[in-house]
Amino acid sequence: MEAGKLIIFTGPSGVGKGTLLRKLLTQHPELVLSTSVTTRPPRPGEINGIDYYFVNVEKFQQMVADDELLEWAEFAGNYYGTPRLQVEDLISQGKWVILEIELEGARQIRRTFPQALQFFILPPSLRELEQRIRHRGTESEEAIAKRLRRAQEEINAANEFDIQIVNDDLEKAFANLEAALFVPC
Ligand SMILES: Nc1ncnc2c1ncn2[C@@H]1O[C@H](COP(=O)(O)OP(=O)(O)OP(=O)(O)O)[C@@H](O)[C@H]1O
Ligand SMILES: Nc1nc2c(ncn2[C@@H]2O[C@H](COP(=O)(O)O)[C@@H](O)[C@H]2O)c(=O)[nH]1
Repeated sequence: MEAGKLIIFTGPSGVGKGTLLRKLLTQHPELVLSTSVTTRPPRPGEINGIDYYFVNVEKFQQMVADDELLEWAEFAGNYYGTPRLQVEDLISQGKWVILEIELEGARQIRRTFPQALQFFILPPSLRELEQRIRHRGTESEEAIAKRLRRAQEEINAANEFDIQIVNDDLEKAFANLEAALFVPC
C-alpha cells in the first residue's frame, strides 16, 4: 500500500484556502479533507459533520482533556481542532489527508508530524484580503476586525512553511498548488 501523507493548508482568513481546496478535491477526489471540530456557530448552509462538527465549549474542552484532538487553537473568539482518530485512520489506510487550519494549529502539527507537507496561502495584498472577507458576507464587523488583526501576524509567519502560494489569480494559484503537490518523485 502507498504511504499516507499529511498536508497542512494554512493562511489568513479569507485568502481563499477553502476555494482552492474545493477545486482541488473536485479534481482529485482521492484526496481527503479532514473535518474539524469547532465552537463557532454554523453559517447559513453549513452542515454538521460535513463542514465542521459543531460543538459547545464544554464538549470541546472535554475532547481536549481526553486527548481526542491532534491539534487545536483559539481563533477570533472560537475554538477549532482536528479530530485525531479520523486523521490517523485515514493516513494508516494510505490516504493523503489535508488539514485546513490556522497558524497555531499548523505549528503544533509541524512539531508532532515534521514530515507533513506544509502550504501557506498568501493574499496579493491586505486590502484584497479585506475585500474578500467582506464580499464573502459571512462575518459580522466585529469578526472581520478580529480576523484582519490576526492576518498580518499570520502572513509574517509564511516563511516557516515549505511552500508559499500567492492566491491572486485563482487559476494560477491552483496550477501552482497542483504542481507542488504532485511533484514527480
Ligand atoms: N483568487 C481569488 N480571487 C478573488 N476572490 C477569491 C479568490 N479566491 C477566493 N476568493 C473569494 O474570497 C472569499 C474567501 O475565500 P475562502 O472562503 O475560500 O477563504 P478561506 O481562506 O477559506 O477563509 P477562512 O479561513 O475564513 O475559512 C470567497 O468569497 C472566495 O470566493
Ligand atoms: N487550528 C485549527 N484551525 C482550524 C481548524 N479548522 C479550521 N481552522 C481555521 O480556522 C479559521 C477560521 O475558520 P472559519 O471556518 O471560521 O472561517 C481558518 O483559518 C481555518 O483554516 C482546526 O481544526 N484547527
